[in-house]
Amino acid sequence: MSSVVDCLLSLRAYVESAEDVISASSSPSKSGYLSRKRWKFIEVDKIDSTDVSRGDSSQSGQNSPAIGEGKRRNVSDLKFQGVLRNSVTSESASALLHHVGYKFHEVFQLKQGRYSELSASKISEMMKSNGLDNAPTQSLLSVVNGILDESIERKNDEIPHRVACLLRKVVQEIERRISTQAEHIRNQNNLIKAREEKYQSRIRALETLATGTSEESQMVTNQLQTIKTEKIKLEERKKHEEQDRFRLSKEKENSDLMVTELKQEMERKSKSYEQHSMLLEMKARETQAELEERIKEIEVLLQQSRQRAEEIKAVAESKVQSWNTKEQIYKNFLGSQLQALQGLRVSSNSVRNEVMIVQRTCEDEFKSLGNIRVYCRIRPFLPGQNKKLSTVDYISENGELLVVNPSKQGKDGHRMFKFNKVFGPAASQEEVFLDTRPLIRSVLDGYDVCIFAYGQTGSGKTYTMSGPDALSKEEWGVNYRALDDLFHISRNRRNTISYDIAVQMVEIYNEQVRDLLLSNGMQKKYPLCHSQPNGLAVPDASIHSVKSTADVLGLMQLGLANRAVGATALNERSSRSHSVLSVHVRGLDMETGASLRGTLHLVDLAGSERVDRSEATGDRLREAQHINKSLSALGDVIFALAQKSSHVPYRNSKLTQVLQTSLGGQAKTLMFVQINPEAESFSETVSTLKFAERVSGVELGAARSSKEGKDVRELMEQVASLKDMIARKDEEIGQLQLLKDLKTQPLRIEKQAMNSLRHSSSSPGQLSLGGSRKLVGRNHGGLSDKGASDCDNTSGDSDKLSETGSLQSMSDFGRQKEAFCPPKQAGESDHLGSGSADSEERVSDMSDGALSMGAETDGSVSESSKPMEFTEKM
Ligand SMILES: Nc1ncnc2c1ncn2[C@@H]1O[C@H](COP(=O)(O)OP(=O)(O)OP(=O)(O)O)[C@@H](O)[C@H]1O
Repeated sequence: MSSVVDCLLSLRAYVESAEDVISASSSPSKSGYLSRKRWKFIEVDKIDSTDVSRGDSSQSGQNSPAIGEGKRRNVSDLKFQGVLRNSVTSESASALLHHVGYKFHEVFQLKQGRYSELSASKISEMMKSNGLDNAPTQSLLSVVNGILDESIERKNDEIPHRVACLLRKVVQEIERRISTQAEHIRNQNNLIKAREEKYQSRIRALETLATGTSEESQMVTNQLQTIKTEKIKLEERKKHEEQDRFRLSKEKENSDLMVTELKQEMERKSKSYEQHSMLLEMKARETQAELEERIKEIEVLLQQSRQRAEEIKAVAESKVQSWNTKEQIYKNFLGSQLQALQGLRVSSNSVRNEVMIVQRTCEDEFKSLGNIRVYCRIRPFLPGQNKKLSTVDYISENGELLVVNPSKQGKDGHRMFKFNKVFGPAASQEEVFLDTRPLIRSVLDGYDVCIFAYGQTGSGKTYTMSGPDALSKEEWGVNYRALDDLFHISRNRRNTISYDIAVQMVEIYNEQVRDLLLSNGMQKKYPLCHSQPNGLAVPDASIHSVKSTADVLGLMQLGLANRAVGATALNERSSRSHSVLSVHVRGLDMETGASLRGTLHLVDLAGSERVDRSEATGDRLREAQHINKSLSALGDVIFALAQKSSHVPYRNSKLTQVLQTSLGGQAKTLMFVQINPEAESFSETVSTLKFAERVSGVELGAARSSKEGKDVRELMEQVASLKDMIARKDEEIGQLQLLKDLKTQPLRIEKQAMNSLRHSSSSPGQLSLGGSRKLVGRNHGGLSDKGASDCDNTSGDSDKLSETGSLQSMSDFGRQKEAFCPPKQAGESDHLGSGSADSEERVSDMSDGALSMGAETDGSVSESSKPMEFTEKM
């Protein structure tokens, strides 16, 4: 029996190990666990067998049988539970359980009784109808265990045959299942191996891939680092934002608090406002009621007022009527008063105009008093001249000029002069013109202006008046610039005044006047023994209307060409003749219709050199005598004008006759005194400056002029006393003529007169001219224009006439001349002084540059060519 039990136990162990293998194959990870279980199972089996053997021995008295039996049962429970547990966890056991039929279960699961007590029929029932096939393995094992337990319990009792058959059958089924499971496990194992290889290859591929991607992973790491940094930043920002949010939430809380407070405040206020407005409404209602009452009262009052207004209106209308009547009366009165006022205004305006006219006249007269200006200009040294020996020592801004005699040392060698202006050698043409321009412009306002250049030959007269080159605007002299300026101003004034400008150009050579603007080159001569109407100095000379500076330049070229023709024929005649450019301006004021007329004479005088120094003879001497005569006559006229002399001796030269209208009381005169700085010309320079000083001395109003005025008065007194004397002498002559002693007595009387004149003159050189000249003329028996001029001097009427310059006066003058003077001798010229021995003598009497009121004449050229006595020696 024990062998059967052992056999059954080993079978059970086999079955359980098979179960474990099945479970392990289905779940490899549990193999360890299963092997442990198997080991336990085996241990239990060992114990069981030990216990069994002990049980056997206990029978021999070591252990009680009860204890041994209980223990075995527990062990078999344990073994059964372990098998059951394993079979439950295994996949195959689950599958078997799934197909278990309840019928078999009921059959095999004995609730009571033993297997050995099962009937044969029951066992056969259990064995047929595929009960074993469908029974779960657990149930089969339970059957096996049950049978084994029973057999153990019963020990030496034999297992019935039928149970053994059942047991065999069960074991067969278990074997079959185990083989099926083993097959299945092998398949699974192969599959698992194939999968393992596949996974191994995948692991290797992944390892290769992992090695290759290390660089990329570095980059990714870097990026990760960057992202981390950014993340940190973002976290910080988030933190800040959190803080901000927190702060804002705090602020919001505060604001909410404030809003709440404000709302509360507003509610309080609105409540108080409502109360206040209710009060006001109540008051308003009360006031309205009061006002309504008052309105009613006022309406009543208004009604009453209207009634009163009606009454007042009626009264006022009656009053207005009476006021209108009065207003009309006042208006009439006012109108008459306004008319009277208008009349007063008109008369006041006329009085004012008269006052203004008188004022203007006074101003003009005042201006005309100081109208002679003298500008001195010093010529620079010419190339090749010795610049060290200059006679000009000092020039001041206010017109002072200090000249020095290079051959005399000390104080005596110096002489100071004063003029309106002194231009040094460096002065430009423009500067000279700018100081002259105001005077020139006054021609357009109806003034007569005369500008002449005086000085010895080569001192720069032509340079100042015309300039060295007409084509160079820079070097234009006064005449071109003057005309240019006149055109400029006339253009500017063209809307108010219409100007006509015309020019004449004549030359005076040897006391003959020639027209320089005749285009046919004819050298026409003009007599001047008639008046100059319309301001024309030489009415017969051609007059050319000019519209522009270009016209003037063309005419001047013609004039210079004509003059050059004369110069070629007459040897440097240009220096020996006076050239006179006359600009006639007529203006018409387009608004008032008033007209004006002005004349500008631009005179380039001949050189005033001394005849004795030049040692001239023949024609040159004659030229010099004429020049000196005309210059002397110019000085006489200027001086007479300055003295307001009753007689102005215009007729003493052609030059003064030509300039007569421009040298009159209304004219403005400017003299350029040209100085040559050379040491050799010192005496001429001094003579020239003295002449200029005398001329400039006639200015009134200047500091110097009071002194000069005194001189003039003295001279006037002398002239008056001489006139008286002459008158007395004339009476004596008349008486003597009656006594028929005509040839000897007058000479004696004349000499007496001259002697007395010399003695009576306080200043040498300030001599009378009238009487003596007349006597000389008569003495020589020749009738000349000079004689006629002298005749003028004896007649107050003719003086006036000569100054007015009218045609009528000139014809009267002619009649008077015929009446007072003997008729002309045959062959005598109409031209003043031309060819006259008297004139020549008188010319020779004149010193260069000397301003003479007359001259002693003794007929000697050599004597008379000496400087005048008033030319003080230096
Ligand atoms: N301010 C000056 N600057 C430069 N050169 C001058 C100046 N003044 C005169 N001259 C020159 O001196 C020379 C003589 O001048 P200009 O002919 O003008 O003298 P003038 O007094 O007119 O002589 P004349 O009496 O013989 O006609 C000329 O060559 C002239 O160019």
